[in-house]
Amino acid sequence: MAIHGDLVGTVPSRRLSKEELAKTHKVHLKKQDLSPDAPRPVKQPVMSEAYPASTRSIRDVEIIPLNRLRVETHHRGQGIIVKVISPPYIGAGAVSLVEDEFGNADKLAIYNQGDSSILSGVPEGCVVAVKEPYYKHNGAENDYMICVDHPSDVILLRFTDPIVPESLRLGPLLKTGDDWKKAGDTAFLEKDFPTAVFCYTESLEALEDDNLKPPIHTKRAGTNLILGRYDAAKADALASRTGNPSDWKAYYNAGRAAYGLCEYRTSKEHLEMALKLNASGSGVRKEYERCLARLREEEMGDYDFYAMFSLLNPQNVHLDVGSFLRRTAIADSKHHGKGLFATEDIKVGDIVFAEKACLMPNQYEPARASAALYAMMVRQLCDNPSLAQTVLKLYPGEVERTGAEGAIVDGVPVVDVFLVEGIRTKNCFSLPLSTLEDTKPSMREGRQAKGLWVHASHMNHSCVPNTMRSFLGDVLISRATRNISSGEEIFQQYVPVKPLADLRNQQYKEGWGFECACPLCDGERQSLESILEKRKEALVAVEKVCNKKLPSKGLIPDASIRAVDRLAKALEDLHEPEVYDNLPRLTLIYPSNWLVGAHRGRKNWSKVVRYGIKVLRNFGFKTPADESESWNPMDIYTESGNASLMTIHVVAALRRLAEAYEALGHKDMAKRSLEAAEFGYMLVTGFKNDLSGMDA
Ligand SMILES: C[S@@+](CC[C@H](N)C(=O)[O-])C[C@H]1O[C@@H](n2cnc3c(N)ncnc32)[C@H](O)[C@@H]1O
Repeated sequence: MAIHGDLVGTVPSRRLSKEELAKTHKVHLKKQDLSPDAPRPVKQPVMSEAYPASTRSIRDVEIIPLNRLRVETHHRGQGIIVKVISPPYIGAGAVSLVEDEFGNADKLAIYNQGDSSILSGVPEGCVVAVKEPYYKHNGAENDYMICVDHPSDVILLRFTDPIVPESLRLGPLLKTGDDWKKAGDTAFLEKDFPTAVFCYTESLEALEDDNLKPPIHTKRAGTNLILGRYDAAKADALASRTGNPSDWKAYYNAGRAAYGLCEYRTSKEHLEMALKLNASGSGVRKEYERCLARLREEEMGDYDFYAMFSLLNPQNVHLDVGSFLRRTAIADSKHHGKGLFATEDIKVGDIVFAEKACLMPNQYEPARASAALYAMMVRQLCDNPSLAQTVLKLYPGEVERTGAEGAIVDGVPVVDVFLVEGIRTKNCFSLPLSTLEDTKPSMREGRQAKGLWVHASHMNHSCVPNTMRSFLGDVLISRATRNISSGEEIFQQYVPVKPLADLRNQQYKEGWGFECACPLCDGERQSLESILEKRKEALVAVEKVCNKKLPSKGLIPDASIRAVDRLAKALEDLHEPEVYDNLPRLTLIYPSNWLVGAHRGRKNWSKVVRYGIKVLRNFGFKTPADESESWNPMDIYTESGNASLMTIHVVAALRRLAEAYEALGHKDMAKRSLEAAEFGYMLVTGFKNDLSGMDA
């Protein structure tokens, strides 16, 4: 039911009573009880109109009663404090009944709380504050609900907090620090870790003797480590020190927490302290060695890719490696905002950087990958303020910032879910389990996860980039596709490049809000409109004749080959030499590839050489004008200027050339072509691999 416009901004004349609310809530709870194992829907990151997260403390807003809430209104500068009076009904969010100090009742829907938060379950009896709440008409008559999208807009209040009105302050249910500690231990044993953290926190608050606190900090550190709340775990671990040799445990925990945050240098320092106090600790030494290995990878980038590949399986996609980033740095780009720049000369084929994912759920079902990444981002940013600081600085597209994102208010980082979603859409990458497997024809198509790499997120797009990215599990490998000079901007291709400039720019505009000004797009804009139109028509005609398929085993009739050849020539003539001299001719790749396949089928090897070379040329590589000239295919990587485009099709063409040269008796050329194909395959897959993988 659409809401009547007159109601917007008004206090409803009638709202459901506490009894009415309880009656329907009971029905929902009963349904939930009947199917307790039903999968909990993940809230899709498709949200209503964006609004900013509250950046105020609950202590700085006017607390209003529930019966002053206005319909479809963000109550800026106001807040509510309520007690939860029912168990939650868990759907896309957690819906509970709440009551204020005056006995007004309402429904409260809390979305986007991670499983690590006690508020994902909203325990009955707890008191919560909602800052700047939104009051939504729920569809049915007199039915309203307080909706909380931003996780930091709702705060779990301690029972003893002076801000809690007297009548809501039933507790504390437990009185002494020891009682709370025991409750924490029970929750821990029941694996209810968020509740354990809550109880240990209450215990620390209730204990008056500071000497009793270190063991509680140790317990909370351990629980936070399990929850992946590394910032809190680190702080707790350090707070658990007593000045005794037993502090090795505190340093050990702090080291593990820093490791979890990929702060290997800090981790090493803590682990060194732990070793000093407990030199015989084999567990500590093992952690220390692990940490040293990460630091070595960060410094040298010398990965054992084969070992990494062998460790990969659908259950293990997160590899334990450090990120090698020191050859690149973030700086202002003339293309857009920030970009990534080389800090030293980088040779073609070398690793530009290798980065372990900051956030990447193990979810390869395309329909679920985006929602899983969104949920993980929200949870981890709430749980780790230091991560929120880094991630929330990334480019979010059109979403507006308040400037207070990630700031700690009321003890939690401000996390704006609309900003998170903007950052996700503009910065995440889709990835297969490994690019190597993905290039195999037998590979099941479409299994792609989504993840976020903070360093890589600073790369701007070019249709003719100087790097290529590949994946091994959650590790992104970026290799140079041409020699890169120190200070040069590093580009990558956001998506496979469409042959027609206007179509691909439409895609960039819609997806990322920009028009590409790479040498190819800029060059292509110099072509006359009439020629561009004709090229488009010619491409359609070529595709029609080739029947959108490359020739497979059977022989292609002569007439078809002649027709494609004729159309390809016509298409070639539609590329002005003065514009395309050093540029790819992407519309020609398809027919030239097709002709390679067609002539290969007929074992017409000299034609395979001719069209194979054309494929390379059409990708923008420098090739001999006359195919009988002697040349070194490896030179394509170093002599081709700044507008070539590296893809798996280049590798395939080089393999065909090798085969054809071999058949023609040009052994040396065959060897060089193969070398160039192997080199290209390394660029594509991220590490040296046997070309036969392309046939598997
Ligand atoms: C992942 S971010 C890249 C880093 C970004 N420049 C920044 O300041 O953080 C993606 C955004 O960068 C911009 N961008 C990327 N490549 C571009 C290009 N070639 N020209 C103009 N803007 C570009 C677009 O706004 C795009 O949505």
